[in-house]
Amino acid sequence: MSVAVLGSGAFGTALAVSLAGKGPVTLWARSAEQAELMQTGRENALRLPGVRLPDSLRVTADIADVQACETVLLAVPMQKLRQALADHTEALGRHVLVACCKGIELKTGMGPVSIISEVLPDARPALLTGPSFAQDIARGLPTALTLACAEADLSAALQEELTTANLRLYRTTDTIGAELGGALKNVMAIACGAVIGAGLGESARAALMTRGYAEMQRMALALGAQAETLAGLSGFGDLALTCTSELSRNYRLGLALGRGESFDPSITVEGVATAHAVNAKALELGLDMPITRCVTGLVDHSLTLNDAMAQLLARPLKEE
Ligand SMILES: NC(=O)C1=CN([C@@H]2O[C@H](COP(=O)(O)OP(=O)(O)OC[C@H]3O[C@@H](n4cnc5c(N)ncnc54)[C@H](O)[C@@H]3O)[C@@H](O)[C@H]2O)C=CC1
Ligand SMILES: O=C(CO)COP(=O)(O)O
Repeated sequence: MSVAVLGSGAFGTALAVSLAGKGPVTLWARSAEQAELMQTGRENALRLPGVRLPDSLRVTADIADVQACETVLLAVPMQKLRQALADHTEALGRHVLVACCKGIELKTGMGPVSIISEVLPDARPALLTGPSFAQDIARGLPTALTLACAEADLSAALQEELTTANLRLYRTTDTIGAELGGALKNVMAIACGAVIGAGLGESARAALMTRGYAEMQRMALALGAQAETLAGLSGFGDLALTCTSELSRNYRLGLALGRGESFDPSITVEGVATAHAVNAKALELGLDMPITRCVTGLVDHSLTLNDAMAQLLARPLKEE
């Protein structure tokens, strides 16, 4: 099968670099100027500087080059996915579409797989998610991810197609669990960054990660996910990575909030919109999601970190 990656940010470029080790890959950029710069300069200087683009990777701004491939990886920010699909209904309408974004759409509460199905009902959706920084994948460091697809045969075929020398994929048919693990861990990473940024200590972070995981499970199970999926790479695995590394933009936003510093609004931080979307969904379903609620208040500056901590510590005592 032939592969294209739509979206030439850090993650799309890294995935394209990794896949180019197996054969020809097309990387599509929105801007013709950017595509030309990358194609001739053999580097994505804007989003992934210092990584040489292999010769088998072709950068283009012509959507016909994407249409010519059978499998398309969608590496755009979550809140931009619907528009990216709507812009290219003709080119993508019957393809195997693998969403690589992590989050929940703010205005609908939907995840990437459901959005693909809604916008392009004849496409075959899948999701690639799990613990991995673009820089690590691009450097060929060992990485393991989850490939989720409701069609079991397609899931197995994609697992073969998208596994590379250093990027090992595990498969599941539980797309809901995989979507929610990847979305919710970003909210918890903001919380963890905030407590570390404010100097509240590693014990506080461990408590937040653990209770945050309980919150992730609560919502995921209520929405029909399988508990094992949350315990896998796309849930626990990505929570562990994102809540502990300054390579994570969500964690870094949290650090800035905890330190009272500003943060560049042009940086993709999926957990902000997702916190609001999840908070709204929790209210709708009557689910107790106290950490998510606090993160929502922190990111829109309606709650201070001191008040958030006071709220969490004053909750009624209960069984674990
Ligand atoms: N950077 C990383 O280490 C990882 C990122 N991800 C996920 O990948 C997704 C993308 O993140 P990054 O690549 O890091 O973000 P980024 O900010 O580096 O790049 C986003 C790219 O999307 C493009 N874009 C935005 N709207 C578009 C549209 N309508 N049509 C086509 N292209 C559009 C932008 O031009 C930009 O090139 C996010 O959901 C993120 O959670 C997942 C794992 C690792
Ligand atoms: O999803 C990621 C790691 O798995 C990347 O995290 P950030 O989006 O927080 O940078």
